[in-house]
Amino acid sequence: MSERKPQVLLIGFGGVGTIVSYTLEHLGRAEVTVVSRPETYDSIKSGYRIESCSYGIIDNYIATNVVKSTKEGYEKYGPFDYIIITTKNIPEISPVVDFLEDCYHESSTIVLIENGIGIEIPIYRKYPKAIILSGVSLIGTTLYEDTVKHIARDIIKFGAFINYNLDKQMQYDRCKHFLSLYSNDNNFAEYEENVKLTRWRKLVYNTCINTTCALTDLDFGRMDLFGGMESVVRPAMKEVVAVAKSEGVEIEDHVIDEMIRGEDGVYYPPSMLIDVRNGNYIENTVIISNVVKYAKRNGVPIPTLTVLDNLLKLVQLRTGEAKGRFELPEKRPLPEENYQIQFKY
Ligand SMILES: NC(=O)C1=CN([C@@H]2O[C@H](COP(=O)(O)OP(=O)(O)OC[C@H]3O[C@@H](n4cnc5c(N)ncnc54)[C@H](OP(=O)(O)O)[C@@H]3O)[C@@H](O)[C@H]2O)C=CC1
Ligand SMILES: CC(C)(CO)C(=O)C(=O)O
Repeated sequence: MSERKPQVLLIGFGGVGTIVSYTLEHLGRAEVTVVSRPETYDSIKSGYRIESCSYGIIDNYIATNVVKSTKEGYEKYGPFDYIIITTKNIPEISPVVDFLEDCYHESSTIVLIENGIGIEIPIYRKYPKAIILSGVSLIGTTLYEDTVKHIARDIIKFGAFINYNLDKQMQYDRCKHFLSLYSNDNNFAEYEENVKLTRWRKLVYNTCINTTCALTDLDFGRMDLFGGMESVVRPAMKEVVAVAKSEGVEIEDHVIDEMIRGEDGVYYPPSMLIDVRNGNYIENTVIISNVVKYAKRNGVPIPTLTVLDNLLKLVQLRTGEAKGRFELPEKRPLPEENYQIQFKY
């Protein structure tokens, strides 16, 4: 009798999610059940084309199971060994913790392969016995309709967001097991126990470059050539390093230059810029507002990050209005009316 393969539920079958799912399935190491939205069910079920710098061309990748909701996934194929979340993390619009409502089981390990800081906290608040793994990925991959273009190798660090209610070693072991399913000759997947360091290091990039590119509608290369790297990005990066330090995380000086020169030779659009260009919500809360929150709490001056954060909050509201999240009165309210935006969701 063949051994039962680890069962994985994956929520967020976009640029990163498709590569994660294919990575786990193509060597037969796990079986993935993908949760689609009702409107994307048919295309996910018919398969995506993957054009990958690491795995080559896969004409039609179809995950083992595709379901229209987490509830359907759980009822048909659960409980899952791993629940992987690779959506954009936008707590004010669709909190990640809500995805777990109908599919979480105490035997499941949650794997968050998303950018940002503080993303595990709402989950621990609701599920104090949960095991949550962190995946911090340096990859370049985008879903265009039903084709995923994967242009930069998957360099990913996994570690456990330590849950102090549980045995530490058990969490490390779970992480190492997941790594053994994920790691192969075509990616560079590593175990990194210091999740805080990995996440803050990545923020040196995301908090400064994603945000500046998104606000200026410039890709990384253009933003550099036009002078933004020295005028905005470097000062912002120094502030992130200072906030990390106030959180007990030492980021070495060379990291800033490594991030600044990391995409030399290409005009790379970071994911937040792609979201703005597509009229989508952005991950400003977990990528910058949470950093600003920690800075305020710890008394770290962050003039550049404060401006970037405030501007991005305006961008998010602009998107919200365009998406019908609220409607403004036809006549502009006067200050004395104390008008408050009424959100529909
Ligand atoms: N792309 C990259 O190269 C990198 C991305 N990251 C991070 O990885 C994470 C994922 O990014 P990325 O793959 O680019 O994002 P994408 O927008 O490409 O993919 C997210 C997917 O999640 C789906 N989704 C959202 N909500 C739900 C839901 N409720 N049910 C089912 N599906 C849902 C979206 O569907 P729909 O379109 O219908 O909303 C979309 O297909 C982010 O945190 C990002 O910052 C990190 C490193 C690099
Ligand atoms: C670092 C980078 C650009 C790719 O991994 C990223 O995290 C993003 O696009 O959000």
